[in-house]
Amino acid sequence: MTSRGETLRQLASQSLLSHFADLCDGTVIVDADANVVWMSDRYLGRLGIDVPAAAIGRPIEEVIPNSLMRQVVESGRPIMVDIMDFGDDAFVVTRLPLRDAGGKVVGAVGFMLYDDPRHLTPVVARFQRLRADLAEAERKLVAERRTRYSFTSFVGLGPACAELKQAARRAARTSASVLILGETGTGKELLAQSIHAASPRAAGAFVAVNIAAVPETLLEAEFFGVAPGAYTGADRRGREGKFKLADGGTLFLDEIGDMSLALQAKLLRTLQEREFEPVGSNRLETADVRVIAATSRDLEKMVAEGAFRADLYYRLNVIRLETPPLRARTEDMPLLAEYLVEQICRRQGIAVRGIGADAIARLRRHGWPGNVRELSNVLERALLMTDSDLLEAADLDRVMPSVAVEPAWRAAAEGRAPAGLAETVAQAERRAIHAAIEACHGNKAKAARMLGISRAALYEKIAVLGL
Ligand SMILES: Nc1ncnc2c1ncn2[C@@H]1O[C@H](COP(=O)(O)OP(=O)(O)OP(=O)(O)O)[C@@H](O)[C@H]1O
Repeated sequence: MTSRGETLRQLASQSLLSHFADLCDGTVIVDADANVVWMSDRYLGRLGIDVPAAAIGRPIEEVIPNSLMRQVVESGRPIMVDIMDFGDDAFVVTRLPLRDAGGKVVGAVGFMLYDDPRHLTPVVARFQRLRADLAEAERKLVAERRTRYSFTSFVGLGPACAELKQAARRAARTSASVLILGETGTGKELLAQSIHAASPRAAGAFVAVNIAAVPETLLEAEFFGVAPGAYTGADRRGREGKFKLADGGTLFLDEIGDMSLALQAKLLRTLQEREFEPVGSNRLETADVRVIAATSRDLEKMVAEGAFRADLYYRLNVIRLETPPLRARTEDMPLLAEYLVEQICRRQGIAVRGIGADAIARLRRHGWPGNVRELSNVLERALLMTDSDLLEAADLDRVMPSVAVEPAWRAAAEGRAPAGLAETVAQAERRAIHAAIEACHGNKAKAARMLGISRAALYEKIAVLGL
């Protein structure tokens, strides 16, 4: 640059501050510690400060609570345009770092461009619309996280259910950890929601994590959240984990038996210390969370085999509840079937039907490996296939899985050879696998467990049987 050019550049930078300060509704300068060193009279007046000395030397946040000047000083990066709330007002501001000749950040200057964001009407309108949308989405999320269930939604009057509900009510009065054991579809999550809804934490969130449904590599982030900048791309801003979301409420850990030993150690530490570290952060965060864990696995056996940490098991097993399988409480069948039929009809928008005595008897005879979920699926399919006012046994027969084998006389009557043993077994396997997958809503890990085979064996059978 020529010497004349350099002179002009210096002149420009010297006069820029005063020009800008004249144009703006206020100017503030802070030092490298984000303490106020100077503030224009207009800014002081806008903030309602009569004595300038009252602001000088104080941390910027004590003078302007929502200021981000400290962030600018610490990061060395400007914030070109921002809307800053101040009481009932909102200011349009810009913040720039100040560097010495060596490029070191020595402070920052902030300009209040306008003391009324109406000057930015088009931008602000859009911003406010987005903010309103966000507030609405957050409100819906909180409403959704509140449970919709109470103990009355857990249907059952027989002794097994009555005892369970009484124990669950007692559990609701405390903040102790609860472990719910029971087969798939027996209402473990429903019970957990009811406990939350009857507990002193009912106003807080009920946050559920299905450990079997989240890939192992993502679980830590799902639990503890991600610090801003830990990842590139969509997650750059960071994300809150379920522990933080459940702060003041209840965290439901479904399928706890599917958690890896490494994550079990982290979970135990969090439960003991009530502190956790988001992924990519070295700052500890706290959350006040009540944990309810559930599993359909034999946790005690897993502890004995070294697949589940004993210390975590004892920590979770403070109050233990067991949801009985449906086949062990057939006395509840009439009440439960009627309740589910009514619920399904309302959801499907069809007139509420009755259920006949022969249909109830048919339901009582079935083994229900998928428990109440399977019962609900069977009733829903039967209801959708009939128009009559009363659900009969024949309506159920049409949709209930049975492992009936084709009688040899039928094949003979049709001039075919009866199916061989291999085909007969394959047919039975096909039906059983189909029923299990359906009862588990397509969750193959769960279906494999219900069938008593490994997940790998289930995939192999699906391929071999052409399902
Ligand atoms: N006692 C009950 N009364 C009314 N509905 C029930 C009852 N038990 C279960 N259900 C219903 O059955 C379905 C499955 O229940 P839920 O998800 O709570 O079972 P779960 O034991 O947590 O299953 P999984 O182990 O597969 O996660 C839900 O629709 C639930 O509302």
